[in-house]
Amino acid sequence: MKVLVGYATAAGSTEGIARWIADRLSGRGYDVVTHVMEEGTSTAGYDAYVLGSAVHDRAWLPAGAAFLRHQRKLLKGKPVWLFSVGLPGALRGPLRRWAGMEAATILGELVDEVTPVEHQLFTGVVSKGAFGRFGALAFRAVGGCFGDFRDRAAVETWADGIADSLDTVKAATIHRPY
Ligand SMILES: Cc1cc2nc3c(=O)[nH]c(=O)nc-3n(C[C@H](O)[C@H](O)[C@H](O)COP(=O)(O)O)c2cc1C
Repeated sequence: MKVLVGYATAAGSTEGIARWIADRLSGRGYDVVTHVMEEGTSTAGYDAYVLGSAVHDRAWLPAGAAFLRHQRKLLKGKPVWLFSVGLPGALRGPLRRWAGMEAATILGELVDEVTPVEHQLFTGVVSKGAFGRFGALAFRAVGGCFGDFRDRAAVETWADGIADSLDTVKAATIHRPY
């Protein structure tokens, strides 16, 4: 089975997560292509899709959202997993919980285009430089921390769940009597 792992990134951490997912799926025997989601990226010829974007202002990056919009006919009826990469893990206490709840907001903007099997929100690299001087000060003031918060084990566990589901689809296809 052929799987497309697509990503939209501003600063690179989402690409890293996409590659971890791709490596895990490859390790489970899937034929995986990892590619940036942009105009011209073909979605034809795949059996399943794992698509993810960095989050800015509680939404996918425009390139990722546009990709889903343009490809929705092709994605219809195919198994699609979505992931978003934001900053909940860089916050503490109630703010972290509040930021974690943005998953529903992010997904709400995307479900017109696809009905994913699952949507997962990860935390990426949160860097001071990306926020600008005022934004960085405000972020620190609410207890935010800068750094690489990517949790490879959590990403791989999620990818394993995807592989488990695909294994089931594969087995059902192979054993279909006609
Ligand atoms: C301008 C800007 C806006 C952001 N807005 C959000 C947001 O609304 N929610 C969130 O969880 N993370 C937000 N982030 C954090 C990024 O999503 C996070 O740093 C992510 O790892 C970036 O992924 P990338 O390295 O692939 O670009 C924002 C970052 C920037 C620079």
